[in-house]
Amino acid sequence: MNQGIFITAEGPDGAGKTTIIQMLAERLIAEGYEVMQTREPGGIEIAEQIRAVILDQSNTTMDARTEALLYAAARRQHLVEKVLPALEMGKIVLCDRFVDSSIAYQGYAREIGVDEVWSINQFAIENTMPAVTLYFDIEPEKGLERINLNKGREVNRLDLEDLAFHKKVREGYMLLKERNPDRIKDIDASKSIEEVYSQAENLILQAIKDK
Ligand SMILES: Nc1ncnc2c1ncn2[C@@H]1O[C@H](COP(=O)(O)OP(=O)(O)OP(=O)(O)O)[C@@H](O)[C@H]1O
Ligand SMILES: Cc1cn([C@H]2C[C@H](O)[C@@H](COP(=O)(O)O)O2)c(=O)[nH]c1=O
Repeated sequence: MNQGIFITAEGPDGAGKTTIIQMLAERLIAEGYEVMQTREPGGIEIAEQIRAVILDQSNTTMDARTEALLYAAARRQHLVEKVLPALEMGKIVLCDRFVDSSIAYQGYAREIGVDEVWSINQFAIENTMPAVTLYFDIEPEKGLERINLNKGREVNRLDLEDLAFHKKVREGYMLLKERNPDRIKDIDASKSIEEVYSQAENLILQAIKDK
């Protein structure tokens, strides 16, 4: 039985998820909470190796279903090796992306099919779902612009997809929000870092209170 609280961050590339998750983790730790901050794909050695394969710009021939299966495999390993143990220890788990990313990117934007991608992910996650998902909403143009301004950041294979793809990703998230109104909480990520942080902080503190 999980004792902790599983919180995920989702949204288009460049929305500011990593920035805000880091700030939230620091704040919660300073307040005495036990927090485990992690990311997908990655977060542990095996999943980071899978991440490198998925996001390698030179893997131009990767099939969409292969991509979906690799994300699901990385997710499975990360879940059993890192997320579930942390939840069992009672920690607040802040995870940068989870299964909703696969639904939005592979299921919807790559057009594999939302149900098909959900089905392989059910195999990977069994019944573990986040209690709360912070959805960082932003126009893809603005997110990509932020990424381009950040010269230190890796440019990965997914970043190289065209604007139409990134717009479809956002549409995929809209669909997920419609289907999961209680779990997925909206954040206007186009605002300043301080404003976005404040929205996210309020939602997290409420989630902790509701636990
Ligand atoms: N609210 C904001 N306003 C302006 N710039 C921001 C804001 N939030 C983050 N940034 C900047 O935008 C860039 C992308 O931010 P970040 O890496 O946190 O986004 P992300 O959602 O995690 O992206 P990805 O999913 O592509 O990894 C960084 O350079 C970051 O400093
Ligand atoms: C988990 C997951 C991720 N993606 C995409 C989303 C991003 O473009 C990259 C990961 O990069 P980030 O800098 O860590 O955000 O992968 C995806 O397509 N499907 C997924 O399940």
